[in-house]
Amino acid sequence: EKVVPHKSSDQAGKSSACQGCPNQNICASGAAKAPDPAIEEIRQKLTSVKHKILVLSGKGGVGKSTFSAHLSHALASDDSKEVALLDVDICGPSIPKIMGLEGEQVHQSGSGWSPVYVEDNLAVMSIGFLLSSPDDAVIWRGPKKNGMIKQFLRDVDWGEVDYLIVDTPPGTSDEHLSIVQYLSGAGIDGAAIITTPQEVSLQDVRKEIRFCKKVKIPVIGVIENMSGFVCPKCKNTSQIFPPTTGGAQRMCEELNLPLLGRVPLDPRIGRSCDEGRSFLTEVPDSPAAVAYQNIVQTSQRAARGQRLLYPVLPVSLQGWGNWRAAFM
Ligand SMILES: Nc1ncnc2c1ncn2[C@@H]1O[C@H](COP(=O)(O)OP(=O)(O)OP(=O)(O)O)[C@@H](O)[C@H]1O
Ligand code: SF4
Repeated sequence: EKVVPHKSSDQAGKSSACQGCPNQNICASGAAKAPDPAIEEIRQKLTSVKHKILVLSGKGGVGKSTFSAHLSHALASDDSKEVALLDVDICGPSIPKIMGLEGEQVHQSGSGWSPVYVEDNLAVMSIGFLLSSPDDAVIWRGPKKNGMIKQFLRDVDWGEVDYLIVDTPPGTSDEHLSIVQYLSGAGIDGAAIITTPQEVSLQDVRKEIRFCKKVKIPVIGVIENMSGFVCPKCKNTSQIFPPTTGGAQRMCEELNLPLLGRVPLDPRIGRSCDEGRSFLTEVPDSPAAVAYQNIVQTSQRAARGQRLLYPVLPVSLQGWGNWRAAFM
């Protein structure tokens, strides 16, 4: 495994903090600083991918995979766009089920792996395709997970793609650092961050935003999921997580980030996902489906430089600029 010197180059392997460390000679020689050749290989491989967008969340279970899947479906509803969805949630890959691809397997293609296609213009790759059963547990340490992420980024033959959506595990783990490191040559357009209205989720989102700042990934906006419940009978909205209503909005105002939209709770979303069907085509008129579509359409309008008709929040030009750049 690669040695990462924790001292400046002229001190590495020589300072008193290094005493007893078996890597001292490697660090002092500077060999540890040589960049991983995979970064350049990935850059070359992904020159055919126009936009790379990470979907992040501070907490698990807030709807990140559901959003990634529906963002992909919504983008692919435009036949002229090629969309790729990469699931790097190595320990809990839920994308195969949500996309109706359970039991599918990847095949070797000329120079790597070919993804699994949901539609002609929507390709998916997940570690779930490499497991013999969906119930198999992946219990891997960091280096093995990193190796798999490297392979996913370097070896999948996506072809010409407009959007690569990367569904990540919750929090800021080894996987995130690997993605950021390996995509440092290819570039990441930005990150969309999913939260629920609850304070516990918002707290973790703040950490996620700090992580993005630290590793210099533009935050393209925040999506508040499970934001109220629209009664299918009376159509009234009730807040499930009071008294934190408006928490995501306040946080976005404070941090000057776009709140891209709010998706209400709808039990039919869970059902559609469990059955591997797109909720957007199953119940297109529901408030949740409309909210998903608005998030995508708003960003596409912004990308085309048109006036935003339904911005959820007034934010700085820089904030919308990040979202716009990710979708142009
Ligand atoms: N707006 C919503 N209304 C109703 N159910 C939802 C909504 N969004 C997500 N869900 C359901 O919540 C559960 C968790 O969603 P999902 O798997 O997308 O979360 P996640 O953030 O990706 O979790 P993890 O990262 O831990 O895998 C799923 O059962 C999903 O169907
Ligand atoms: S020699 Fe060991 S302790 Fe010193 S910088 Fe390198 S890894 Fe760290």
